[in-house]
Amino acid sequence: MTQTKAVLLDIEGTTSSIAFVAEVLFPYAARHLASYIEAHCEEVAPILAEVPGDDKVATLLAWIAEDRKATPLKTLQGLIWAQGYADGTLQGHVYPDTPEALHRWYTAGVSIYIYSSGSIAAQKLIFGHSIAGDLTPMLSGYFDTTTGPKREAESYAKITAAMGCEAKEILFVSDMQPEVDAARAAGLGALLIDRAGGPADIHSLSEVRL
Ligand SMILES: CSCCC(=O)C(=O)COP(=O)(O)O
Ligand SMILES: [Mg+2]
Repeated sequence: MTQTKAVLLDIEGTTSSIAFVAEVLFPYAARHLASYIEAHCEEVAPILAEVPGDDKVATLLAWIAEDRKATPLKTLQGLIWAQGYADGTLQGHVYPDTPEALHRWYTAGVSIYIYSSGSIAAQKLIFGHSIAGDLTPMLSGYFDTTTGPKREAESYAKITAAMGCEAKEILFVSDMQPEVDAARAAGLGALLIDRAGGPADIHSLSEVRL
């Protein structure tokens, strides 16, 4: 049997609750979007250039409302959330089994990576300012949609190459079946997680057996 050398984790619905993202993070970004863009117009100009339409704020608000996984939106959200984490308004949600599992794998010498639609900056924030403290020292690396969409096998092939191990040595965990299917198509091991207890491979990270 192949030894798992690395675990690759989704965030929303896997390490952290969907409600935190949908009911805390997204509304925070929507509330601060217009003022952030106004205050940082030069910095955000290249990001806004990738957003279609004349009314960029309206387009971005519509994307937030429909949970569009568009890279420019995700980049902006990460910048906006940084303010909230810095002033203590935001604290990253993680399920209790998340820090436990990270610690178990980390001490066993298994590398832990994140692959989320949230930007790499946003990933570092949610784990760096989590309700369980700073979890980033246990993380080996981060991937976001700049590597590719999470539902395409090619993205997992790129991640495998970047990690420098064989695909079968990586275990991906996600709450989205199309993401699990894409990872499996690229040769990774993959588990579907359902935090609500529905049909899935596992219901918490404590159930992962390497
Ligand atoms: C990095 S925390 C914010 C998560 C986010 O914006 C998102 O879209 C979550 O997508 P995931 O791929 O982690 O399900
Ligand atoms: Mg998810």
